[in-house]
Order: sequence, then C-alpha cells, then structure tokens
Amino acid sequence: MGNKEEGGDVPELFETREARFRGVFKVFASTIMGSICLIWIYRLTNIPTSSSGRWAWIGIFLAEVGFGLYWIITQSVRWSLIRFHPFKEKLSLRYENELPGVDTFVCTADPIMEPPTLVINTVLSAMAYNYPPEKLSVYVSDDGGSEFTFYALLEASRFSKYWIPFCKRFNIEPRAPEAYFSQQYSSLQDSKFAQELLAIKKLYEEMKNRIESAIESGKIPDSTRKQHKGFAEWNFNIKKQDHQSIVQILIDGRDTSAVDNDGSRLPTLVYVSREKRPKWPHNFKAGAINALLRVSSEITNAPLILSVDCDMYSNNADTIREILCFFMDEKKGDEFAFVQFPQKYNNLTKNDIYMNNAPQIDEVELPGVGGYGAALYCGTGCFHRRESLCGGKYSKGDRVQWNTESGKNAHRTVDDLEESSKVLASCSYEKGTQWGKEMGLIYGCPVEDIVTGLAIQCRGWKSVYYNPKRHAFIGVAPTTLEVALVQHKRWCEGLSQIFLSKYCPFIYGHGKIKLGAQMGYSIYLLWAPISLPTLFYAIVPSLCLLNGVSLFPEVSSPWFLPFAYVFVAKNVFSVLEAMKHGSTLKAWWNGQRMWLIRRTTSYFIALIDIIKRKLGLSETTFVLTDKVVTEDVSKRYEQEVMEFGSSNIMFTILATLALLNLFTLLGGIKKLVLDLDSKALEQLISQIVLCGIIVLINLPIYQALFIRRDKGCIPPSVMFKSILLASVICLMPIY
Ligand SMILES: O=c1ccn([C@@H]2O[C@H](COP(=O)(O)OP(=O)(O)O[C@H]3O[C@H](CO)[C@@H](O)[C@H](O)[C@H]3O)[C@@H](O)[C@H]2O)c(=O)[nH]1
Ligand SMILES: [Mn+2]
Repeated sequence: MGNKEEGGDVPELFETREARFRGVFKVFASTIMGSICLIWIYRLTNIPTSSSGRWAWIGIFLAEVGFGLYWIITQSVRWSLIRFHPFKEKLSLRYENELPGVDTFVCTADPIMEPPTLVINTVLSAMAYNYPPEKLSVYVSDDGGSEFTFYALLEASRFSKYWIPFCKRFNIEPRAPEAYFSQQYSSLQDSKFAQELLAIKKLYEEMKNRIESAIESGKIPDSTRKQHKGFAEWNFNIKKQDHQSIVQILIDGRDTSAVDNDGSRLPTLVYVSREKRPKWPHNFKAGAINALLRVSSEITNAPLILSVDCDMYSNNADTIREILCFFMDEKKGDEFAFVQFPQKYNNLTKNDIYMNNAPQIDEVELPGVGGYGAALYCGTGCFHRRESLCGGKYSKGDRVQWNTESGKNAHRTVDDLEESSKVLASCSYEKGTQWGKEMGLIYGCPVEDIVTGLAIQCRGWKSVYYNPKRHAFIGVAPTTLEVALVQHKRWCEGLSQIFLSKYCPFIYGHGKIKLGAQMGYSIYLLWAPISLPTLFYAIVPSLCLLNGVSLFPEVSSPWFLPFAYVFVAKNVFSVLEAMKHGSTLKAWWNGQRMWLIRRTTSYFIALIDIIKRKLGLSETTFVLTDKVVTEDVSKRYEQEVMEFGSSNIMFTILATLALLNLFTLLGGIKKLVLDLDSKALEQLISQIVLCGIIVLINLPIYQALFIRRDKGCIPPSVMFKSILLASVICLMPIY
C-alpha cells in the first residue's frame, strides 16, 4: 500500500504545465487592444455630419464596440493555459487495493436516432475498462422507453462474457466492438489472436443481426421474450412519453457466480427507464441523469460517476486510472469536483466542413478556463465526484473516504433492489425536493451541463480539463448542416439563458470563481448577442458599397492602419493557432465559413427565441442530435459537400446574405468602373474587400443554389425566397 501513511512529502500523482510564450502573447494582445481603441476613437471623432450614412456609421461603431468587448472577453483564457499530466503508475503502486467504485451513466433517448447497437457499443466499452470489474457499474438511462434498447442491452450482457476477457487477454483498444473491428490489425500473424478475433467478430455480427432484425420486424420474437422477466414491463402499452418506471438489473455485480468466460467477475449492468407522464415535465437529459443518480445510489452508490452520451464510447481502457490521479492526489485531489475530457469524433473529414472539431476551443479556450480551476462541465466524457453532483459543498480539510463499499445491500435480492429503485425513478418522487435546484443537474436549461458545472464551482469546488494525447472518448459528430446548426441553436439558447438568469457568472460567480473564469464562461454565454454585430457587418457595409457610401478610412489615411492591423493580425494569429493544433488551411477556411453561418443563423434565431421566451411565448425544448444518416447523405459528407436539402428558415437567411453580398459586390464594382473615380475607389476599397471575402466564403452556397442538382442542394423554394429578399434589401436606402 505504499507510503501514504508516512504523510508529509508524498510525491504528487499529477503535474501541471503552463503553456509557453504567454509573455509574447500578452504583448501581441496589447497591440491589438491598442488598435481597437484607435478604431473606436476614429469612429467617434468622424461621425458624418450629413444625413447620408450617418446612422450606418453609428451602427458600425456599435458593432465594433461589440466585437471589441467580445474580443477582450476571449483573452482571459489565453493567459492561463494549463495542461494536466497524471502519473498512473504511481497510483497503482499506492492505491491498487483501495480503488473506488465507478458508476457509469449512459443516456439514450430514441431508438431510431440513437440505434441500440450504438448504445451497446458505448456500454461494452465502459464495461471493459482496465479496472476491477466488481467496482464498475454501468447504468443505461433510456428516455425512449424502448423494448429494443432493453433487448440490445440483454444481448450485450451476454456478449460481454466473451468480449471483456478478449479485450483483457490481448489488451486491445478501443474496447467498443464496432470501432475495434473497423480498424486495421497489426498482429494477425499471431495465430491464436487471429483465431479468437474471427470468433469474437462472428459472435458480434450475429448479435448485431439479431438486434437489427428484431428492430426491422418491429417486434421481439416470443422465444426471446421468454428469456428474461424484464420484457414483461412492455406487456402494457408503453409510449415514449407515457409509461411506468422500469429498472432491470441485467448483471448483478455482487453475484460471485456472475462471471465471464475466463471466470472473472462482471461489472453490474442496469437498465433504467424513468417514469414519464404527459402532465409531468421530464426535464430532458437533466431529469434522466438525476433519476440515475438516485437509482445508482440505491444499488451501488459508487463515489465516482462517469457520464457519457450514448454515442461516446471509451477509447482508452486506462482512463479511470488516469483521472483517479487527480481525485486521489494527497495535496490537491480533495478539491476537485469533476474531470472533463474534450469531445472528440470519429466521423470527421479531412477539412472538417462543419467545424465539428474546433482546435481553438478544445486546445486553447477550454484548457484556458481550466487554468482558472473552473473547467466547464460539457455533459459527456466527464467524471464527477458523486458528492459534488448531489449538492455537496466543498470544505477544506474534509478528507474523502474513497473505498466506501459498505456492503449495505449484501442481503437484498435483485427484485428488492429493483422495486425500491423504481420509486426513485418515478415522476412524483422529485416533487417538493431540491432535485433540479440544489441537487443533481439543474433544470430548465437546455445546456444543463454548463449551468450545473458553474453551480458546482460556486459551491467551492475546482475542476480539471484533461486533454490527453490518446482521446479518451469518441462520439458521432453531426454530418449535415441542418443538424449542426440546430445543435448550435440549442446550445446558444441555453447558454444565453444562463447569462440572463441568476446564474450569470459575473453575479453568481462573483467572489466564488476567478474573474478570468467568469470571462471564460462568457465566451460561450454571449454567443447570441454577438450575432447582431456580425449580421450588421455582413449587410450594411455591402449596402453602403452599392450606394457609394464610404464607411472606412481611405487607404492613404493613417486611420486605415489600425483597421488593417486588426484584420490581418487577428486572422494570421487564428490561422497559426489552428494549424499549430493540426488543422489544415482549408479546415480553417471552412471554420471561418461555419463561424459566419452559425452567428448569422443559429445564434440569431436563438436570440429571437430567447426574447420570445422572456415574453412568455415559447418553452424550453431539446432537439435531439440525429446520429444516423442515409447513405446518400453520408457520401456527400465524405466528399465534403455541404448538405442543405431542407427548407429550414436558417437556410433562407444564409442564402439571402450570400446573394445580397454577391449583388452588392457586382453593383458596387460596376459603379466604380463606370465612374472611374480613383478617389471613390480609395474610399470604398475596404468595403469591396470585405464584401469580396464574404462572397468567397459563400462559394459553396452559390453552388448549392444554382449549380448542384443533388438531393442536398438548396431547394428552389428557398432559392426564390432568398433572391426576393436579397433584392428587396438592395433597394433599401442608406441613412
Ligand atoms: O430528453 C432527453 C434528451 C437527450 N438525452 C440524451 O442526452 C444526450 C445528448 O443529446 P444529443 O442529442 O446527442 O445532444 P448533443 O448536442 O450532441 O449533446 C451535447 O450537448 C448537450 C447539452 O445541450 C449535453 O447534454 C450533451 O452531453 C452534449 O454532448 C444523448 O445521449 C441523449 O440520449 C436524454 O437522455 N433525454
Ligand atoms: Mn451528441
């Protein structure tokens, strides 16, 4: 058991390293700051006196104030970049015999959008961690209330008896079967391995076939239904939003006869579908997690909780051991409430057309907020201390007892545990309690994760953002523009809601988390308002160009310099930052497009919806992210062709903006050529460049409007609407 009793100078279980070049960066940032101030001064001292363009001028000034302030907010995180490095060998030496239990929560909500085979891949990867199996439990929350998901889990519980020993014997990675089988094998020469691989792959395929054909036929075969008492729950007419609570313990980890093919114990596996009734709000994922928190506390009550979305399989079997280095560190471990991993995806294309992987966020901003001890909780790929999630406050000097196996359930039967758990998963259980307020995940916000993480930090806890080289969790990224934008709209709406609520980091977090962390949170919480200056910049300078109204200083004026410097320096910096973290130049460019599209569509619509909600006109919703696509769509995704193909209002907005800039660019150039006035050219060149960049970045949109003929192009109805709208806007006079 090592030297922990000796006290005093025990070596640390992890170290932190600060990013380099922070001094250089501070100098660079102050030159930008200086230029921004100069731009503001220029705007204030040069307001046009004539009526033409006066309001446009004031508007662009406000937009630049908006951009400038937002830029300042984004700086704090770049000053505090910290990376964490655990020493897992030391952990084993010191604590191998007192490792804590870990309860893994897997959430799923719909058997069509989140196929049961996807769910069990995640479940199997979580059951196969390099960790004592009797200390592992996996709870699946099925908000779809689907018999097929239950059936898939039953199949997985049987398959795990072969899968887990196979993983451990050959120490394979990753331990989600589908992902494992889809990669190249290096050691097929080893004939024993090759044999076993073929056998296990066959078993997996057979299982998958059984599950998929059951789903296809729409019913579970009677012979199968007889194999488990759990199916009886579906004898009633179960609807997704209207059913009793279901708790089925598929593997009871206490049972010493529940063993795998090698005779080793198995992790506990539990299926939970909380009660749903039409008149009870179910609070989406937050409600699901809270139900699991209670059910798991009844059954295994592990002190650590891992929560993952159903598409996020574990990609590293040692992850639990790594995060324990943070939690169990003698000096600092006690104050950590959670350890968050970045969200990584296995279905990205080379140039990441929808910017699903934003290095700026994963590699800079999130570790930056983490540097202030306030890493964001992002919903999936996160390990929590149960106590902190259930409302506990951090108090200094409270040493945790990790090994809390009390054996309180030793004499209770599975039936007994199931019955008492069902009560905990019922609708009425939370009535009049602190669940959703002080306890568990917070209700009423579509980004339950961010607000809950913030509340935990304001109770005194710290958190870690840990971004290891080998990705710890890998999921499915959106593969169509619509899904990507709808997801961002949900996030943006939820994030703004936090800013406007009592949880606003500057107020709620005041004196509890550092100012830098408050600013770091606000990078995201202020997504919605930043849509306005962006829209302004994408519309008004172009319209002014069309009307010959100049909004920027002439090239020969010294005032031109700060504009040029901010523009060039900011973009060069952003390219370098992206490429340093492995992006291609094209991916960066695609990212700029997505950045423009998100701000002018998702964030703008979210802003409108927030106002509507404030007026009492709409309610919180949660549009689930689809994790399956048709072959046609996925082929275009592979080729990095943008997918539209629906008449979502967001597409009308983005097509209108693209066309507007095309019209004004052509109109403006025509005017200049006809007038042949070099003075006017000098005054308008900035606007031509701006408008030209917007047109360049929108090339795929024109293609989708006029050239492409596949199913993913922009539908004619959207095209006509946007041509009409763009033309009308072109006719608007400039004040
Ligand atoms: O009523 C619901 C709705 C969703 N979910 C689950 O929540 C997870 C996330 O849903 P998804 O549609 O995949 O949304 P994403 O936008 O991809 O999720 C991100 O953003 C969410 C907050 O908006 C976080 O909760 C997630 O953890 C985070 O991965 C999935 O496992 C769902 O099954 C439920 O359990 N019940
Ligand atoms: Mn997701």
